Amino acid sequence: MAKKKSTSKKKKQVVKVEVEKFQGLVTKSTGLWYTVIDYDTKKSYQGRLRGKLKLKGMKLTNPIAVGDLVEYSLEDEIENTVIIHDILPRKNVILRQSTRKKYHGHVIASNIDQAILIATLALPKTSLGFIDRFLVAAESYNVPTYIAFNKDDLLDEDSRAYLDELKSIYEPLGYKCVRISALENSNLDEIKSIIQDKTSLLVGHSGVGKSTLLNKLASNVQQRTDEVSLYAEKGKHTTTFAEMFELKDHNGHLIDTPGIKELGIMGIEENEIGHFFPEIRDVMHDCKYNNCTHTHEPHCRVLELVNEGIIATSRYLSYLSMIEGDDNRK
Ligand SMILES: Nc1nc2c(ncn2[C@@H]2O[C@H](COP(=O)(O)OP(=O)(O)OP(=O)(O)O)[C@@H](O)[C@H]2O)c(=O)[nH]1
Ligand SMILES: [Zn+2]
Repeated sequence: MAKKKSTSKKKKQVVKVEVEKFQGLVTKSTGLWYTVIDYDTKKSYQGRLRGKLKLKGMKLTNPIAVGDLVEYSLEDEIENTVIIHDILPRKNVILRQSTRKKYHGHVIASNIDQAILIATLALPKTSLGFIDRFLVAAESYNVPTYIAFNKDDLLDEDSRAYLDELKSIYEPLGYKCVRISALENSNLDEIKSIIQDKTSLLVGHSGVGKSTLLNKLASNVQQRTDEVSLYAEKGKHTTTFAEMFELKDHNGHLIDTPGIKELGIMGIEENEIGHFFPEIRDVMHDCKYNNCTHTHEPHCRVLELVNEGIIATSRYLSYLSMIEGDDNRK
């Protein structure tokens, strides 16, 4: 388990000769403090990071994220505090660009089995650009994603017909869509079956109904609603705390995230973006040029399929907006 790397620490810790290390799961992160649940005993601790973790690659605003498996040692057994020494290798991460620091990434969560993207056509309306950006981030780590269109109770017939159209775009690409009303408890059975035995990430804009849905799915986390809505009213998007909840009724975990306003894509090169659009990935080898950007080149299979209406225009526009490197606001 623990690697031999305690020699450098001996200089600082003269008294403690040997530090016993344990493994745990990070279920909450405030940026300074982390809730760590021990892997074996399931005991909960408040952890902080000793020194700086050196992470390869891009700069991150949060070195440790919800979902991380960490190696820790006990600091104060009475106060239940621990020191986090290291992160175990991550299976995946969902990253977005930091809104505070340019060129920094922010890890929304790590080690997830799937994501449930909550969108809505009611207020605050989710743009297709936002949906597509999230799907690209998830594709880049092979994270299966479901799209839950919430607030169905507020929609008129035209909007529902439009949702059927969206479903016909996204489902063939592998993104199952479900229409729900978290408030009225409608159609939640499908979501309940999806989250069974899995660690699922709940994401979406602020106000789409993530907390409302969480409370319906997890009877054991009722108290969270007030906390979250009070927080949201005070001022949204100022901080980014995600939290993982154990779903006692469904034997899984849900990670709730505060609303994401914009989703800047991080860590994906411009010429890789097409690989994370399944409909582009599937046909790009039929383009005449193997470095085709699918924007203007002759004999581009992607452009042909866009013109034939087989690749959805909205998806192609999202692709263009992403390779141009602008943000997701129109
Ligand atoms: N009509 C209707 N309202 C809903 C539905 N789901 C949520 N709402 C309402 O939408 C508002 C925002 O819901 P929240 O659950 O706080 O949204 P959130 O996504 O958690 O927002 P943040 O915590 O800020 O990220 C609340 O007033 C909810 O009652 C729904 O299915 N139908
Ligand atoms: Zn092409």
